[in-house]
Amino acid sequence: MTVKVLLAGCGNMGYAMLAGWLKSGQLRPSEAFVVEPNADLRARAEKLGVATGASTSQLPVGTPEIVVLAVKPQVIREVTASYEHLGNGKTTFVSVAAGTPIATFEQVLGDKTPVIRVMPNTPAAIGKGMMVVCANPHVSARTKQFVDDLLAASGAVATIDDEKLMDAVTAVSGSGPAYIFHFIECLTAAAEHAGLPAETAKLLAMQTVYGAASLAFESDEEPGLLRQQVTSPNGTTAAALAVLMGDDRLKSLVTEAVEAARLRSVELGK
Ligand SMILES: NC(=O)C1=CN([C@@H]2O[C@H](COP(=O)(O)OP(=O)(O)OC[C@H]3O[C@@H](n4cnc5c(N)ncnc54)[C@H](O)[C@@H]3O)[C@@H](O)[C@H]2O)C=CC1
Ligand SMILES: O=C(O)[C@@H]1CCC=N1
Repeated sequence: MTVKVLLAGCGNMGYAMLAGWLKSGQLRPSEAFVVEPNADLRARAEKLGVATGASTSQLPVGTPEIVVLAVKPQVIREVTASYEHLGNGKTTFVSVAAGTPIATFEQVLGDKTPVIRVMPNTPAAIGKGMMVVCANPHVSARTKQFVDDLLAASGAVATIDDEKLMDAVTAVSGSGPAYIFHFIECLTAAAEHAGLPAETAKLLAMQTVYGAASLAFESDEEPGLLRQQVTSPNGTTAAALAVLMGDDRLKSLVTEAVEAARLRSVELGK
């Protein structure tokens, strides 16, 4: 049977998306094929019921509906070239590589090739990802819908028309989970410093981030108002926020971090 989705690269991001698609039932294991040179990672994909191959010399017969490229930006050009035979045809190429512009895929595969650039993030593995999509004009409405539906199984989907903004997207939602994980690490360390046992410290930090993010989503109020609702005049939160918000300290730091990620994304695209 011709596979619908050929996934090239089943590392952190490729596996997170594949796991999300299969878990949701949006894709059946028999409809997917994984190309991954690392034997341990192939075995991990096979545990999901998906057939795998170590290289393009082991591709299944037929033309896949989409090829998802989930390899590092440093090798994406060379990996894409190994799928050149599928360029300028019915296969749509979906790249999740940071920085790499749609024009690179058009250069390597042919300028009539349907290409979709997606910036996902790892919470896709549990259906809570942020998936941002930017397509070239050769993608048919039917395939765009198929890819949007597939991505919706991994989380929220947003479309961006101006491709230049994908570097900013990468810096915010692509890399963003790492910022939040680091915040959890910092809050856990601070809790331990304040005397709490390690396990309790971690639970309090994780549940607080989870609860606050969930409330921000479910409430009609703006995050700024939700913050004010925690902050009693001259109370404990006000004391902490004076440290975080004084001189816009945290805001400046986050802005600087996001800008560093954005510039790195621009650089990776060169
Ligand atoms: N990790 C993340 O949170 C996110 C990653 N991305 C993008 O996803 C892409 C992959 O990143 P990660 O999954 O983190 O890296 P990774 O290193 O975990 O995965 C890349 C995989 O590609 C495989 N590979 C290398 N050559 C190959 C080939 N010729 N054919 C098939 N597979 C091959 C490697 O063995 C590896 O398992 C990158 O371009 C990155 O910019 C995008 C958004 C978030
Ligand atoms: O760190 C990176 O380059 C990739 C892209 C976004 C998240 N991880």
